[in-house]
Amino acid sequence: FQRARTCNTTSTNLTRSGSTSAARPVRQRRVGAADLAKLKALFSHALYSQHAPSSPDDDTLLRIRTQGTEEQDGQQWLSNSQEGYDPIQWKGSADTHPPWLRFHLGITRWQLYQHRDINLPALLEQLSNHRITSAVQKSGGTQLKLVITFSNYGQALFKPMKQERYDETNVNLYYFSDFERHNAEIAAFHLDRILGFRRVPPVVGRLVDVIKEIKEITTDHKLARTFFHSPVGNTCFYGQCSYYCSTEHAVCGRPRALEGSLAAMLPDLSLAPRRSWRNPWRRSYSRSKLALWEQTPTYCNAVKKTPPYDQGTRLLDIIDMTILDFLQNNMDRHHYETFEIFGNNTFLLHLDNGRAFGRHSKDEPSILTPLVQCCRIRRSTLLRLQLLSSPQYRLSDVMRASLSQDPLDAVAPLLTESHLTALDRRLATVIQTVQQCLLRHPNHHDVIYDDIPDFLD
Ligand SMILES: Nc1ncnc2c1ncn2[C@@H]1O[C@H](COP(=O)(O)OP(=O)(O)OP(=O)(O)O)[C@@H](O)[C@H]1O
Ligand SMILES: [Mn+2]
Repeated sequence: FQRARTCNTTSTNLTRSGSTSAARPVRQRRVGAADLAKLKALFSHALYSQHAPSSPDDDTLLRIRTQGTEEQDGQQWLSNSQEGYDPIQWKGSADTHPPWLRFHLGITRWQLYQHRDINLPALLEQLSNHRITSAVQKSGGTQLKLVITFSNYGQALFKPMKQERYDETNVNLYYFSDFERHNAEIAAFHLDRILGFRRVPPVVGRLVDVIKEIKEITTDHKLARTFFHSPVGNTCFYGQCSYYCSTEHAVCGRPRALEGSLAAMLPDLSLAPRRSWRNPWRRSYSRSKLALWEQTPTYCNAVKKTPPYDQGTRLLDIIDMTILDFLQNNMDRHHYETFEIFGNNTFLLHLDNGRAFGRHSKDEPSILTPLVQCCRIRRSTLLRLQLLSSPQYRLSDVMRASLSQDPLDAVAPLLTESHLTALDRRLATVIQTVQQCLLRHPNHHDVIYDDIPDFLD
């Protein structure tokens, strides 16, 4: 254990913001070669390359139109160089495409990106370093966030840092009043990938220059009007939104460098419409009311009879999402989204993880309710959880290793050791819950859905 954390090797040109000088209440362990080796071994495990039979064409979200001549094809992707944007010359072949476009074209019925996707490092690199040409507020939603556009026409959803990494959510605050955390968005992407889901859009942390990369280039006048200098000379802004958009809740650079998360933008809704679904285990979002599921132990029986949960793998996907949320202590999963084109047989997007990782000292058993009530889980998920609970691949160690690859982790660890320890503790609870299910159900097939019958453990 070591008090001061040395910089990891990252390819980014970060300037230190000074935000690290705040006292750290917990000792941080530096990522070691052993952790990185564990992560490498984990991703080499056969359980990560088990996938559905190779995707036929109708299983990709988007396709480049192939009718027309080669020439027309090329013209489709040409643009006159607009101010601030790179001139483009994209053709049908993928190697002429920027990383964000390859990401969009790679989305399939069951996942956002492939295991060992060769485009992923390039996409993350773009999000961390590419020149920003525009930043405007994202309308809708409750808290301040920006849509950032890069000079190659890629886009990202930016969530600014609102509180120190080491702050725990105030115990008197309801989950629906909690601030969103940029580091939670980043950690959720890593956790989701480590769990083998690949349903969180890729996210990186980045230090954004609030003057050069937001104020001076924004075309959003409402946003621009909210910039001001704080008493100590930091540049701050608060934007317009339904909560926390006021001088008291401004986000501030130090003096102009602001930490935030950048999530790769999904394809535009006009190309790939999405459907939003109400989570059957949604909380009441009221201080006094309990939801029906909290008072009805047999609630899952009713859900199982209700479309779309009565068919296919939708319920199993809810359970996967439940496990992700219990591990990261996210109580704010009121809705989830799917891509409309895939109908009911498709994965659930794990968007909006900003209220995860608010507390490390406490677990929230009610988040696991769908698993407890339904006693159902994919075999591939369970086997990966068991893998992650063994010392050889310990979840906290592989998370530490994975997070160390993010540029912001060099500024300060994205998750504290307490949060990493909480992950191991919660993982043990998930596995115990499944074991209790198995005790209650003499036929294991009632609990474990074998999605990988050819895999022998
Ligand atoms: N990576 C993404 N690409 C495109 N759209 C996204 C992405 N992430 C989130 N969104 C969309 O933006 C909307 C708002 O995002 P998010 O839920 O993270 O913010 P929020 O302020 O917490 O919103 P709410 O208060 O409604 O939960 C989401 O409903 C989702 O449809
Ligand atoms: Mn939200």
